[in-house]
Amino acid sequence: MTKLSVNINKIATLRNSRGGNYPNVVQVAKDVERFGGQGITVHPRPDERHIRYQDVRDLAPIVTTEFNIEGNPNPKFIDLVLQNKPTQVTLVPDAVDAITSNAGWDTVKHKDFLTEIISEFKNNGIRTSVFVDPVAAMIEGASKIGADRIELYTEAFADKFTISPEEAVRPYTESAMLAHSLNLGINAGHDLSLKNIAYFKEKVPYLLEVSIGHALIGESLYLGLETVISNYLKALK
Ligand SMILES: CC(=O)[C@@H](O)[C@H](O)COP(=O)(O)O
Ligand SMILES: NCC(=O)COP(=O)(O)O
Repeated sequence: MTKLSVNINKIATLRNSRGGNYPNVVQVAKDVERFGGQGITVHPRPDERHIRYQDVRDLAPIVTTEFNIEGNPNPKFIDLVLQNKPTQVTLVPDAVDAITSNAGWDTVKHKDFLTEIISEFKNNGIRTSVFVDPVAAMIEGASKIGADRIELYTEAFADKFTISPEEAVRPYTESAMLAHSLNLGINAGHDLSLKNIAYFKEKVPYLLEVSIGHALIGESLYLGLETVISNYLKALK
């Protein structure tokens, strides 16, 4: 079964735009789970442009499905994760000023750094996932650093999907096969949407989790959050 983890960063974006506490991030997380969402994902960035560190502390005790915290493992992020012990931490090599996540890890170049961090999270009972491009060497590197899972960075798939679905998905199908052979769990995310999710799910085997936020929240402006979550769940069956 492929779990749907809803990224609620953009709920926090809307909340922050007026300086108050509406929409309420905690209430939306509870509603996402009530609507059938199988996980909550947040990506607290150093500038706290959307999800704040306090949001993580508020969410940790109330998420009843799977709680996934994504981010670049600077010391403050590491402490936040260790203090709140989510189900999963996903390591993402974001530059501080990146408008959004825009690259997977070089798991070969950063082997020693990532190995140490992953070991610390695993020793604290936190499942570890590493954000990578669908490149064999990076997936092999993820296995060598001891990650439990990889998260396939799917922007390139989404970009090419409308032009050639077959070409767009091929690297991801191949990457999933390789990851599975290396006993790595397979997650995926970034720019997945109701337009492309069913095809991705059909063509990418062993897919354990997709984390979706930007498109899902945008689609919810038209269809409503409950309907959109239901549509994703149907596509992931
Ligand atoms: C890693 C990734 O692609 C997403 O987890 C990320 O959370 C998107 O971040 P923004 O919501 O800031 O675009
Ligand atoms: N890890 C991907 C994620 O959490 C959401 O990415 P997006 O759907 O906001 O592009």
